[in-house]
Amino acid sequence: MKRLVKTALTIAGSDSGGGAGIEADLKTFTAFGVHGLVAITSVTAQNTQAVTAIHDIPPEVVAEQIRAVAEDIGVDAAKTGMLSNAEIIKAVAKTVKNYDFPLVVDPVMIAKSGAPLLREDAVDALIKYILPLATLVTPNRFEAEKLSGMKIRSVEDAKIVAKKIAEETGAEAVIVKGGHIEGEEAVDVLYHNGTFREYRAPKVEGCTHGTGCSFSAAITANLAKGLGLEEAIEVAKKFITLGIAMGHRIGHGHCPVNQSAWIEIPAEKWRIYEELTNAVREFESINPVRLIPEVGTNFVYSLPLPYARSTKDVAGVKGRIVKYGNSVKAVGPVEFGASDHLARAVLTYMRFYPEYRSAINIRYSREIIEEIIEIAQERGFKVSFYDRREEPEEIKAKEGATIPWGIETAIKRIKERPDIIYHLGDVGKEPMILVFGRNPREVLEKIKMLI
Ligand SMILES: Nc1ncnc2c1ncn2[C@@H]1O[C@H](COP(=O)(O)OP(=O)(O)OP(=O)(O)O)[C@@H](O)[C@H]1O
Ligand SMILES: Cc1ncc(CO)c(N)n1
Repeated sequence: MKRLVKTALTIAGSDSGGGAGIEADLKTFTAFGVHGLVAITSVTAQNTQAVTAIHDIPPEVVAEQIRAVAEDIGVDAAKTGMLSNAEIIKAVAKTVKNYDFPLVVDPVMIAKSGAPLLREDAVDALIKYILPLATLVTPNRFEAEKLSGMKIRSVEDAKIVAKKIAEETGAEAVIVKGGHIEGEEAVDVLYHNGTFREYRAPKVEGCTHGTGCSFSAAITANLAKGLGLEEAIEVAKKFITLGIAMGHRIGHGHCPVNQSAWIEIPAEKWRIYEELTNAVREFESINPVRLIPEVGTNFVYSLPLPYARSTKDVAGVKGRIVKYGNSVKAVGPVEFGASDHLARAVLTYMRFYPEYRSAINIRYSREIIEEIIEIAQERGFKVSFYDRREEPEEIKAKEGATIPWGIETAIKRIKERPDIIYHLGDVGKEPMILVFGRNPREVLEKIKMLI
């Protein structure tokens, strides 16, 4: 039967910290829906700070891993990472020559922490045996300098070096990565078919352990899926920029790239859209006319952290939910970025209680809040408030600072997690009640108690 899923093979070392090497490659393959295969060259004891032990696998065992998967499963594209020593390099070269899959070579030499991952005497073997087989070589600045014997200080230098490496080694294409080249942007320079192409992205603050591995794995996965080389690099560039920005803050050294952001964000967005859309429909159907304030109600649901960074990451109802005769109607559909005030309230709340990602605002009146306080006492809800008249002048003067200040003030006031926060309004500001929950369903349950 024809295989439906594409496969990608990584020939690389293991990073026990899960940030680079085989582990980064497998996570990247998964992010692109490609089945990952492995040939482990070396086991490293490694974390975000250092490499503390290296145990190389016998070259014949490395070769046999490649053979085993290529013969039975089939390989659509492969990459190499840490090859560690000259014997492994020769065994890998000899074995991959038997197959015709595209080969991406990440000429790994030194870890982010500074530890050597390729013996000094193996650089020549890499140039002699592996680079001629490469569809693409992906050196960073230092690796490119080592492979070419030239210094790189600018994008122009990177071009000269990329061309030189391709011409001297017989590699089909070379991309010199710009992560370590000075500048506002991370510019990677590709030399392919006699021409140059630049791939640019803003340099982002984030996590950079495993960038090279994940980038070359992303190119490999997309080659396996049948994309052309330049297209595959384009996708990989977007993937790595997001992965760095969304990196998981773990360990005490260089934190690792987050490969799952690429699929997790779109998947979560879809779940949020569906759940919130259903909850809004149910809210309309219970027809809580008396709970709709003059300015309308919004109902929001945020992406989880670390992905929730601005109001664009929070879904809400476009145009809000309003009174329409004797019924309650959502004006527009659920959209990300559709709420400003309530979205900022939830983002602030999540700084204290990250799992509480949903909220709704309802009308404030003496009767409603008294009912709420009574129900809260029966059911064990907590209610808190803030008073806009207590807002410090410097907060008032700062655009968009009132809501974060208010939510923080209300949370700190009761020293427990408030399910409900209200404020009494101010000149030109309608008083309001905000109900929070982990998800829209929980928020709705609280609303239903008021009906
Ligand atoms: N701070 C950053 N912001 C955006 N892109 C970056 C940043 N740092 C690196 N990149 C990009 O990440 C990719 C990998 O490049 P980099 O030069 O970091 O590889 P590397 O040094 O081989 O990584 P490592 O050895 O840690 O695995 C390239 O596309 C590069 O432009
Ligand atoms: C195993 C391994 N491969 C590659 C790198 C490159 O960063 C690393 N740190 N560890």
